[in-house]
Order: sequence, then C-alpha cells, then structure tokens
Amino acid sequence: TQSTRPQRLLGAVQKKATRGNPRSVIQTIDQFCRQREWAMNVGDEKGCILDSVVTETNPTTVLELGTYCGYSTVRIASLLPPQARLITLEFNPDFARIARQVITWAGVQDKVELVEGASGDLIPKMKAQFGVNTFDLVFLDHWKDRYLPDTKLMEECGLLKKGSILLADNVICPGTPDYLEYVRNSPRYQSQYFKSHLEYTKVEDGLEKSVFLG
Ligand SMILES: CCc1ncnc2c1ncn2[C@@H]1O[C@H](/C=C/CNC(=O)c2cc(-c3ccc(F)cc3)cc(O)c2O)[C@@H](O)[C@H]1O
Ligand SMILES: [Mg+2]
Repeated sequence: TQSTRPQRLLGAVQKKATRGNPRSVIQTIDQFCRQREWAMNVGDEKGCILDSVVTETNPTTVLELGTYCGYSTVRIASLLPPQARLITLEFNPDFARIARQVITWAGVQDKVELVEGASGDLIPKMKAQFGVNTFDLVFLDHWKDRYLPDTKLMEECGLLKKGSILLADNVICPGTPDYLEYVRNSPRYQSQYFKSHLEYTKVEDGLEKSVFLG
C-alpha cells in the first residue's frame, strides 16, 4: 500500500535525525520539505519568529491548535522551561499517530500532551478535564476558518488572561480574513503582524501576534 506524506516525513526523521535532539528533528523536517516534499509545517523562516515569541513570552502553559506532524510542537516544546507544558490538539488520528512518534523521537514528550479531538469540543474541557487555568500562549495553525470561532470560545471559557498571547500562522496565505479583522479591530487585543513567507517558498505569508488585554 502507498505511504502517506506524513509517514514519509516520519521515516526521514527516524532515518536522519538524532534521537533526543529537537533541533536535529526540526532540521531534518525542513530539509525533507525543501528537498523532497513540501508539507504544511510552519517552517524555518516563520519558525524563527515563533521561537522568538515563545522565548520572550516564557510561557508556563501553551496551547497549540492543529498538531499535524508535530513540527511546531517540537519547536515550541524545545524552548519551554522544565515545569512548563504544551497541550496540542489534533483531530485526525493518522496525523496524531505520526506526531506522537516525531515528538518522542525529539525527546520532548514529557512537556507535551497531544489530545485527539476537535478544538471546538476540547477547548470547553480544558479547565475541568486538563487542569488548565489560563494559557500564556496559544499557537493557531489548524483549519483557517476555525481561528475566529475558537478564539471567541477561549474568551468565553475564561482561558485567556490579561497578557495572554495569540500567535496565528497563515494570516496571509491561505489567509484568515475574519480572524485578522477581529483581532485588529477589537479593543480587547493589541495586534502586530510579522511579515514572512509561506513555508519553503517565496510567497508572502506572516504571523499575527495578538496580546489579550483582558
Ligand atoms: C475542527 C478544528 C480542529 N481541531 C483539531 N485539529 C484540527 C482542526 N482543524 C484542523 N485540524 C488539524 O490541523 C491540521 C490542519 C492544518 C490546516 N493548515 C493549513 O491548511 C495550511 C495550509 C497551507 C497552505 C497550503 C497550500 C498552499 F498552496 C498554501 C498554503 C499552509 C499552512 O501553513 C497551513 O497551516 C491538520 O493536522 C488537521 O487535522
Ligand atoms: Mg500553517
């Protein structure tokens, strides 16, 4: 039977990346996507912006929406202090299975909780079922038409506090127009656009960083 792209990506990691070395896993996936097959990871260029936001936020509790193969999961987790934790939501079981193996290969599994399911169903359970109070940082990288409803849901569930950071991928390509309009015009957010490029291409894309003002 034919392998899938995520399976081939995992194969490259297990063949070429050093176990327990997150930077090696990231480098291997970026090389795979540049030289073999494009995949929708945040990538190395936008990844550097992600890294700087994570390190400057110094978060204790992070939420990622859309794990895919775990590239940004590994990137974020590798920068977290020992007690910090990252909860990542993924509703496709095949992608979740691949991501778990990538996360474990990188050796960051102790900081990561991958939860299978739809964000709309899981976000309301974060406090009661996952013992979360509020998130210091949220990385949005799932279906682009879910960014806005999930942001409103996180507000309603009291999962954002004054100073919580939302970092959204792909606000230009594929684009998240309703989300951008909301965070840029709402008095409850201070938004900033980080211009970059679509992963592994010269096409414009960028990240939107929005601070929740309470
Ligand atoms: C139901 C809520 C919900 N709950 C839980 N998990 C969910 C979910 N909705 C989605 N997922 C999972 O997240 C991942 C999807 C991510 C979606 N990302 C893009 O579509 C994208 C596209 C391009 C691009 C493609 C083609 C181009 F030509 C240009 C650009 C570039 C990018 O960086 C991109 O992120 C998958 O693992 C889903 O299973
Ligand atoms: Mg993306």
